Amino acid sequence: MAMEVGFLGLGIMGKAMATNLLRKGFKLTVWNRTLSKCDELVEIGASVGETPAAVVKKCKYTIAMLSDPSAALSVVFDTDGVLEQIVSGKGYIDMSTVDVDTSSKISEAITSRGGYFLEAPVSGSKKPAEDGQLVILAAGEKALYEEAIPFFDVLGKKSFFLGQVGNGAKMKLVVNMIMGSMMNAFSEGLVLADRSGLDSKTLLDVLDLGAIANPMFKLKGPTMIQNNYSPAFPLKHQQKDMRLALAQGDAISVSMPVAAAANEAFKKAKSMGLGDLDFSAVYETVKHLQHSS
Ligand SMILES: NC(=O)C1=CN([C@@H]2O[C@H](COP(=O)(O)OP(=O)(O)OC[C@H]3O[C@@H](n4cnc5c(N)ncnc54)[C@H](OP(=O)(O)O)[C@@H]3O)[C@@H](O)[C@H]2O)C=CC1
Ligand SMILES: O=CC(=O)O
Repeated sequence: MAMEVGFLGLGIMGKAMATNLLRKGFKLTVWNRTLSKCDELVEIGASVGETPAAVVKKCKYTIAMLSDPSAALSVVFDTDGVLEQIVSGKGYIDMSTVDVDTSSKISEAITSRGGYFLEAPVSGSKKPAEDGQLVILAAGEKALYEEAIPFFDVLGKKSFFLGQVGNGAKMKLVVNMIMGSMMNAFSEGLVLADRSGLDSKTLLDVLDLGAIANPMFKLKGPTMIQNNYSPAFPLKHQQKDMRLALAQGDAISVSMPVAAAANEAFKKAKSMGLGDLDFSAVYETVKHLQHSS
């Protein structure tokens, strides 16, 4: 009989990941705060749990993919939350991007009730999630990591076990801090080229042939120059990652002036109402700064 797995959070990432698990034959029980988002998964064979607690009660393993620290904490600690049904032998795998403190609080609560905890944030966006090509940055209970490999094999192209709880969160925030800074440098370059009378498409071709070619510029460049910001990675989540990465640096006195400036640009973009668009919409903020100067 196929193993029953729980899945909490069916946003852009969670929906794609849960769909892949279902298609690969796992029996899935899903929950989402906005319950109607479960319907599409039910159509392809999922069951619905009315609450996170109901999902955990039914499943030996439960995976979560939630927006931010407050969502991750709420789903575990609130009434009808994960913690109410965690008992010895159950595993909880949180794949959301959060900070070390959040992950540690969840880990302590789960393990104090005899459960197993693994943090497993991912690198890769909507398309890699749909294609099962994520990079998984796991840390926590090694035994649970090994038991979770069949899930990770479906969801990702590579998984890393990074040791104690917190190391997955830290690695993910380092990666996304670099990504957010790169997106800002890229946006400034696109504006500089345009204002200098250069063709944006030619700039993309030049970049793609040189030493700083990368999949992100290649994927996002063409849509950015068409002002298309259909969300793959929502800007509000990228700003959350910059904020959490800066706090990670703050705690150990690592100075990051480039990341701090990038964070300001993402904050500005949020204040312009762009938070639900793709993070590449920070380009609009860079353009706007030129207009207002
Ligand atoms: N999109 C991407 O490219 C990537 C995202 N990530 C990370 O993955 C996580 C999910 O991202 P993504 O799927 O894009 O985000 P979405 O905004 O599309 O989905 C967020 C999910 O969190 C749920 N949620 C939000 N607040 C709460 C709450 N208080 N209680 C319960 N559930 C809540 C939402 O429920 P509801 O439907 O009810 O709003 C939804 O299911 C984030 O941590 C993000 O940083 C990591 C790699 C790539
Ligand atoms: O967290 C976002 C990503 O693209 O990875």
